Amino acid sequence: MRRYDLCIIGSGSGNTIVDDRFADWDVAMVDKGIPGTGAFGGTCLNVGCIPTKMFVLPADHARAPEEARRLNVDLDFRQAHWEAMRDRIFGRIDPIAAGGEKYRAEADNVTLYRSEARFVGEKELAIGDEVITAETFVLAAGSRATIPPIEGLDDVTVHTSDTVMRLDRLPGSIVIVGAGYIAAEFAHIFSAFGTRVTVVSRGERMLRAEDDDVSARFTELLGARIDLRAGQTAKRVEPRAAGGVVLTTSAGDRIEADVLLVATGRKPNGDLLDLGKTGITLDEDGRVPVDDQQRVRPGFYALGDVSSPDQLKHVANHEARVVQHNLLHPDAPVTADHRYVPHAVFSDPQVASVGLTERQAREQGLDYAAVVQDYATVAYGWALEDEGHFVKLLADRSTRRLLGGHIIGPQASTLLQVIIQAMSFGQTVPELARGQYWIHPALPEVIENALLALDLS
Ligand SMILES: Cc1cc2nc3c(=O)[nH]c(=O)nc-3n(C[C@H](O)[C@H](O)[C@H](O)COP(=O)(O)OP(=O)(O)OC[C@H]3O[C@@H](n4cnc5c(N)ncnc54)[C@H](O)[C@@H]3O)c2cc1C
Ligand SMILES: NC(=O)c1ccc[n+]([C@@H]2O[C@H](COP(=O)([O-])OP(=O)(O)OC[C@H]3O[C@@H](n4cnc5c(N)ncnc54)[C@H](O)[C@@H]3O)[C@@H](O)[C@H]2O)c1
Repeated sequence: MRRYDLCIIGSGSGNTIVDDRFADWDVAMVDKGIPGTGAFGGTCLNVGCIPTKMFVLPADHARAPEEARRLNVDLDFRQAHWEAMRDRIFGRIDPIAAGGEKYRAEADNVTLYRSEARFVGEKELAIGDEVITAETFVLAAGSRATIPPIEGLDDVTVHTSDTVMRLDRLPGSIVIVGAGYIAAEFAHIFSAFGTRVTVVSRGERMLRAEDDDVSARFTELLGARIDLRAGQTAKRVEPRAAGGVVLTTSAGDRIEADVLLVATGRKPNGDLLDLGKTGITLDEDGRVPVDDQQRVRPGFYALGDVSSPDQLKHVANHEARVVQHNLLHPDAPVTADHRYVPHAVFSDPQVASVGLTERQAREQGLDYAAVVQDYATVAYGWALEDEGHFVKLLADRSTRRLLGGHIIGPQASTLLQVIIQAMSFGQTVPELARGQYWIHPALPEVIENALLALDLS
């Protein structure tokens, strides 16, 4: 049995660990590839963050005429050239994935395995016909799209985010099941390009995990551009005679569409690794449990979607850096910092958030101040002729520090960084508001005004 110093399962964030400092480590890297394409490099690069945002940007442009009209400029949206866009995006991404694979395959100290792996003993990993062992394993096996048991699914073509970006042509209509991140982003992309979009949301609001004010406003604004069937679930699907699907909801609505996209969450892949053989038990949510140093048990680390409640690339990257350090410096380990994990939803409107929602602050019994500051109250908001977008801040009255920040509107993901930074470095609200200049008349003034409006007395 071949013995390695280190075996990494998963070439997404796991692939960032091995650098020059591991030159004298004998490393096995295992990745079965992305479903469908077999691509190397994990979710974010191939079917996640990166291609989705490369579709979101042209979708934002496609909506420009609507924005410009309010500013007395006439623009026309003529067409989104889907095939050209798709080929441009994957024409850029696919070679990066292939290049990453070649780099690893050619490295002297790395052996690359391109099949599914599962444990057959405490430190024995079966990869195809071979069984290997390693001093240390890093579990970075990510997550996969879940598909709920909807009647008739076997009779129709079901797309997930893994496949929908490679459609042959822009569909005339799409029905999306789910109302979270992926539904929000693809509803924007397809509706901006002219596809008729129906979203079937089991809750009354989309993005229900957001602060209630944000989720309500998001539902109102995106809901005006799409056909939102709220408070319903997908009950049955059947093939439509002309191609595509007919979806029947729990309320009895029949929705016809060319394409069915299921976006109902992602499940960590730990259950496919036979971890019981290693003595590791998954937690009740199916995640590999880790301590604050990303250790699972002696000889095992885990990172990213396979173990983290936050299925986000910046979290997986951070955890990979922690694992990398702790592999190299076992006598001086560092811990992961999960205090203020931000996220953004790249839809239209864009949403970005960090820290507690107001509901969480209330439930925790905190003495907090909250403020909602409209973009329309600052000069840049006037230039935008903005309606409906806002910054919401929550601060603790006793510490005078921010508890949470929630932004819905243009540049939300960029604006939020000021809040993330203040929370991470423990700045108080007065320090953040008056300890620096705010460029006039730029959009961050909406954050400055929100900070000044917080009643901390
Ligand atoms: C559509 C979409 C959009 C997203 N957009 C964003 C975004 O904008 N911002 C953001 O922060 N996050 C985003 N995410 C989430 C982000 O992509 C993930 O959190 C991140 O990629 C997880 O990285 P990872 O290294 O944990 O897993 P992955 O990158 O998924 O890597 C895991 C790898 O392990 C391999 N593997 C799994 N099991 C086995 C096995 N048994 N044997 C061999 N190989 C195996 C898989 O093939 C895969 O390549 C998005 C996700 C999706 C689906
Ligand atoms: N911008 C980003 O950072 C970004 C973008 C896309 C995806 N992601 C990551 O990928 C993960 C998966 O995205 P997602 O949108 O699939 O998940 P999600 O958890 O954001 O949303 C899932 C949606 O499906 C619904 N749902 C779940 N089970 C259902 C069922 N049985 N029937 C009907 N509806 C059901 C939920 O109510 C929710 O609306 C996200 O949680 C996120 O971590 C991140």
